[in-house]
Amino acid sequence: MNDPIRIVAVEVLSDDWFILKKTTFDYRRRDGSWQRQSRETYDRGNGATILLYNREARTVILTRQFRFPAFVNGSPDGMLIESCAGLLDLDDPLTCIRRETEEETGFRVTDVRKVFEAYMSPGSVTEKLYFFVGHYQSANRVRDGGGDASEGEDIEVLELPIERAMAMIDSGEIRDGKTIMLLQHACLHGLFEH
Ligand SMILES: Nc1nc2c(ncn2[C@@H]2O[C@H](COP(=O)(O)OP(=O)(O)O[C@H]3O[C@H](CO)[C@@H](O)[C@H](O)[C@@H]3O)[C@@H](O)[C@H]2O)c(=O)[nH]1
Ligand SMILES: [Mg+2]
Repeated sequence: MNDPIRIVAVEVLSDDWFILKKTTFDYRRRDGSWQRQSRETYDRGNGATILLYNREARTVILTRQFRFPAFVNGSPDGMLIESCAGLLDLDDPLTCIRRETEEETGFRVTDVRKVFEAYMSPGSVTEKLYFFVGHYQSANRVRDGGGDASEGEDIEVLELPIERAMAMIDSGEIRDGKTIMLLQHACLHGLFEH
C-alpha cells in the first residue's frame, strides 16, 4: 500500500535503435490524493564514463567526436569534447568502462575506481551513468583508440593539462555534462595533489 505509483497502461511509441514508451500511471501525491499522469521515457540502457588522469604530468585524456543531437541543438560543428564513455550493453559498469577505455582511447588501465552514479536527464531519459576515474601513464597506451569505425565512431584522443581542461569549461569549449562533472570531481578531490 506504500507504493506511490500504479501503472495503468504502457504504449511503445518507438522501438527502433532504443525504446520510447508512453506510460499512464496514477501517482499518489504527498497529500495522499491520487492523480493520473502520463510520461514518455526514452530507454537507451545505462552507461559508464571515465576520467583518465596522470597525477605526475597533471594531464587528462579526453575524446572529441561528432554528436548529431548536439549538432541539431546549437553546436555549430557538432564536435564534442567528452570523457571516454560507453553504453553498458550486457556488461557490468567496470567491465564496460575498461572495454570502452581501450576501444576509444587506446589506454589499458588497471587502476580504475567508481566515484559516483547519476541520472543525467531524469525527466525523460531512464539512463543511469556510472562515473569512474583511472590513473594512466604513457606506458598504458596499447593502441591508437578511435572507437569502432564500423559503428560510425571516429574518435580523436586528446591529452590536456588539467588547468587547460578546466579553462575549457569556462570558455564553453567543453559543454558535456558528464565531462564537467568528472573534471570538477578531480579538482575537488585533489586527484592531482601529491
Ligand atoms: N545506428 C545508430 N547508431 C547509434 C544510434 N545511437 C547511438 N548509436 C551508436 O551507438 C554507439 C554507442 O557508442 P558507445 O560508446 O557505447 O556510447 P556513447 O554514445 O559514447 O554513449 C556514452 O555517452 C553518452 C553521452 O554522454 C551517454 O549518454 C552514455 O551513457 C554513454 O556514456 C555509437 O557508435 C553511436 O554512434 C542510433 O540511433 N542509430
Ligand atoms: Mg562512446
